[in-house]
Amino acid sequence: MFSLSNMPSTTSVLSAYTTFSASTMLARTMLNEVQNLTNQLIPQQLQEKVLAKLGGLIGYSSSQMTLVIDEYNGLSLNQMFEASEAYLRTKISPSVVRLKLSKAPQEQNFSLTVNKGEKIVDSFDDVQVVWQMICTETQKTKADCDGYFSSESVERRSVELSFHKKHKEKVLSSYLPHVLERSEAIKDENKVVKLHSLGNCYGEVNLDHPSTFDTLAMDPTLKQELMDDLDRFVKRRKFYKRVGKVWKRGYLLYGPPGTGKSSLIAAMANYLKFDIFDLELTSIHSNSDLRRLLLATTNRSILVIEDIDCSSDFQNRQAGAHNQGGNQLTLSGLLNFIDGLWSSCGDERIIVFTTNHKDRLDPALLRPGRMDMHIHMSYCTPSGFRILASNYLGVKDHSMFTDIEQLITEVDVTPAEIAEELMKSEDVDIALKGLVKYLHVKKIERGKANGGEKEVSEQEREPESKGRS
Ligand SMILES: Nc1ncnc2c1ncn2[C@@H]1O[C@H](COP(=O)(O)OP(=O)(O)OP(=O)(O)O)[C@@H](O)[C@H]1O
Ligand SMILES: [Mg+2]
Repeated sequence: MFSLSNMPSTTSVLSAYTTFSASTMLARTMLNEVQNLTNQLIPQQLQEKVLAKLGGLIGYSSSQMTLVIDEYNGLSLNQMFEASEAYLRTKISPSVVRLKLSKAPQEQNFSLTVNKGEKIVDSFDDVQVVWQMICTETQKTKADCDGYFSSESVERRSVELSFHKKHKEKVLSSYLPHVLERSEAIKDENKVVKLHSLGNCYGEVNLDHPSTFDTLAMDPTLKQELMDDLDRFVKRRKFYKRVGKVWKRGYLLYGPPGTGKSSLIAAMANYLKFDIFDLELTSIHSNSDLRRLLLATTNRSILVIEDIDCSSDFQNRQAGAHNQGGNQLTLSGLLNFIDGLWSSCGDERIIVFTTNHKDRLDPALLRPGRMDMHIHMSYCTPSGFRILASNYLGVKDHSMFTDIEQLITEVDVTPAEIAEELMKSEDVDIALKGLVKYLHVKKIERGKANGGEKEVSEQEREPESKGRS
């Protein structure tokens, strides 16, 4: 059994002695005494030798070993230190009495870390380990420009991991990789998804968009298909490497305004904990602009290009191209460019295009293999309405639902319109009555429009996607 005695020692050899079993209590007390004395009288290196020798004399030879994980490895951050710190945050037990609390301005929650000197016991399979946070202050002398010397104290942080020597292999090959893996997952769980705009004014804000797959009204089968696709994508690092494909996935979202295309992007980002980079095409004037902006994007992110059909800009630019030395941008140029850049430095990238008019898109974008999934976001369905009613009003069923669902199948109404009606009152009856009224008005208007439309020939009518999701 490990004991959490609070010996003041900070050296690895000494901390090994803290993990005695109950039968070695006496030996520990003796060593404590010796340690106190040596602390006062003897330099540190000598202390370790004396204590090791004494440990051997009284029948205890150190069976423990300690790994020291410093915060910095030279000038670079030690990944294992960061990982250990994150991992230990989840292992804080009631026996830990001092915690460090902090909060970054952009974060919503406090962050608690183990304070220096605190120990944490953890077990993995049959191995028990003890972690300890170590913090030492050293004085560093520096000279200012006038040649005066001053000293400043520098804090060095590290964590020490102690365990029985016989578990060394297991700790190195299984436990520490487990710590790394867990810390990555923890980082993801706590990650604040960011929205970056890539355009004239480059900026970053927290994506406070509450949209998730749960709150999104869309065809349940399509929703599940998309979630499975995303899951498969993030799990397939090795697969993409093996077949030599760039690890990226493209989605084209199309449908009328207010059907949830932007909400779906937010839901995807919240689901994967990927940042969003919103590329404003109108602000890109050359390949070099594009290159500069794309280089600012990071891995594990979603690059979004909204309203791609409105980039008639592309065509205009091609037609009236004042020659910029072949530097002008076209859609297929943009796509090839993104592919090229990502194949050299991109991992886990998602690209999403949105449009209200799929039929107006450049064929380069619709070519098979270009976008992996075409997702139709369309008018609200009865099942979509139920999701919205549950979100906005907290009701799963109501006597008015039958009427509403019937009306929804008769008129084209977007989830955005329904959401707006449902938000008008917190009183469920009033909100639903309002919605019924709204749908009736829409139905009458549609009837009138259809009557008048008889004179309009088929060719003249604008093609519109009427599919429902
Ligand atoms: N499918 C949906 N599920 C839940 N809420 C939705 C859905 N569609 C729209 N909404 C609501 O309507 C608002 C506007 O929707 P959103 O911006 O996602 O539509 P859009 O398809 O991107 O429209 P546009 O084509 O104009 O960009 C959202 O903030 C959300 O509140
Ligand atoms: Mg949108």
